[in-house]
Amino acid sequence: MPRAILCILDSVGIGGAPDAAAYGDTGSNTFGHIAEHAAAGKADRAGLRSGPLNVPNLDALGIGAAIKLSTGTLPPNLSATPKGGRFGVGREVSKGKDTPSGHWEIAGVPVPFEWGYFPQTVPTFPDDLIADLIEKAELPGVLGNRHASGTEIIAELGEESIRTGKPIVYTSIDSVFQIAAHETHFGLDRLYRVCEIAFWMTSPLKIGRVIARPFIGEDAASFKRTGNRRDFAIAPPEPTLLDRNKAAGHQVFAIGKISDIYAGHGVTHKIKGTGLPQLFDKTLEALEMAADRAFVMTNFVDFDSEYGHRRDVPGYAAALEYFDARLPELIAKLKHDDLLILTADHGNDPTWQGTDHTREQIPILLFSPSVSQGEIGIRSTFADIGETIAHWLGLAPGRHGKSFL
Ligand SMILES: O=P(O)(O)O[C@H]1O[C@H](CO)[C@@H](O)[C@H]1O
Ligand SMILES: [Mn+2]
Ligand SMILES: [Mn+2]
Repeated sequence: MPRAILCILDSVGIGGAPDAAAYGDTGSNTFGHIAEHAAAGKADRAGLRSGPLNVPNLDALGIGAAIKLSTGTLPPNLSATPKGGRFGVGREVSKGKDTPSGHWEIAGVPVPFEWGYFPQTVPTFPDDLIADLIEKAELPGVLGNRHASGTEIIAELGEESIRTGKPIVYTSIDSVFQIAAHETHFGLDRLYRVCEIAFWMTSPLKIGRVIARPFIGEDAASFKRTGNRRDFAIAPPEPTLLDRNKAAGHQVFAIGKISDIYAGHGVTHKIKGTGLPQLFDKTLEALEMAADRAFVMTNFVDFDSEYGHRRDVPGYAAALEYFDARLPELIAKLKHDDLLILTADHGNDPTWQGTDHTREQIPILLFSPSVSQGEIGIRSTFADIGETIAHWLGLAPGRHGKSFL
C-alpha cells in the first residue's frame, strides 16, 4: 500500500540556479551559507544555538551531497556521502522565485505565464486599484503602499493603523499584494473580507496572491504577526498532483499553507498549523490517518517567513537543527511502501542583501524503506518530483516532468 509524504522546507535552497543572474542572485546559497556562517562562529545566539551546523539526519539523507552536486562545493560539517536514500538537485523552469511557482511546479505544473509585479516606486500600487479597494471595502484609506518587509512596516505604521483604522498595504519583489491590520482593532474577519475584495481586483493583473497579515500588540515594541495569516491565491492553470490524486479517489492531506497555495484545489483534508513544532506534529498525525495511496504534503513556512526574510542566520540555523532532530520520528513512522521526499520551493539566503527570496536550485532528498541508495542527478524541472510521486501512487503520467524512480 504505497503512500507519499512530501515536505517542503520553504526557502531551503542550495545555490547555483543557472539563471540566478537574471534575479540578481548569482552566488546565493541558503543552506550552504548558513553552514559556512555556523562553522565560522557567525550563527551563534545566546540561549538559542552555537557552533557548527548540526544536521546529521539531513546529512545522512544527502543534503551535503546535494549541495556539492548543485554548487561544486561541500559546505563545512556536511558529508559528500549519504548513508541512505536518494539525493539530487531540482532546477526550476517557471519564471519567478515565489512560493506558488515553486509549489505548482513541484506538483507537476510549471507556470506558463509571467506573473504581475508592482514597481519599486512610492506609491507602488496603481491609483485606481487603491481607490477601488477603498470604495468597495469601505476603508477610511490605506497606509504603506510601497515595497517593504512585513515586520518592519508594521513596526513603523502599526500604531497609525490602529489610530486611523487604515490597513497597511505593501508588496515585495514577489507577485503579492499584502494587507496588514490589527487582529482586534481592525478585526480578523474584516481583514479577510478586505483581502478577498483585493484578490478579485488583483487576479486579473496576474498577481499571484493577496496575503492577510494580521498582527497583535498595542505598540511598535510589542507588535507580533499571528498564525492567522491567510493567502488568497490564483488557482493553478492545470490539474496538479493534488487534483490527480483526489480525482483517483485517494486522500490528499494539505498541511500548513498547502491548501492556500493551491487555492484549495485537490485537497481532501486541510490541516492548519503554526510554527515548526506544530507543523511537524500535524504531519505525523496525518500519517496515522493516511490510507493506501494517500498523499501527505506539508509546507514548513517558518524557515522562510521567520528566518529567511528576516535575514536571521542563527534563527535559520536553529530551525534547520530543530527539523533535523525530529526527522527520525518521521522516518520511524514510514512503512515499507511509503515514500518520503524533502525539498524546497525557492531560496531565501539569510546572508544575502535585501529581504527577498533568492533564485536557487533545491535539494531533493528521497527516502523509502523499499528504495535503494543512490543519486538522481540535477533534474531539469521541479515537476520531476510530482511525477515521481504520481508514479509511486499509481497515477497516470502527467504532461510535465519525469519520474526518477
Ligand atoms: O516581509 P513579509 O511580510 O514576511 O513578506 C514576505 O512574504 C511574502 C510571501 O512569502 C513574500 O513575498 C515576502 O515579501
Ligand atoms: Mn516559499
Ligand atoms: Mn517568502
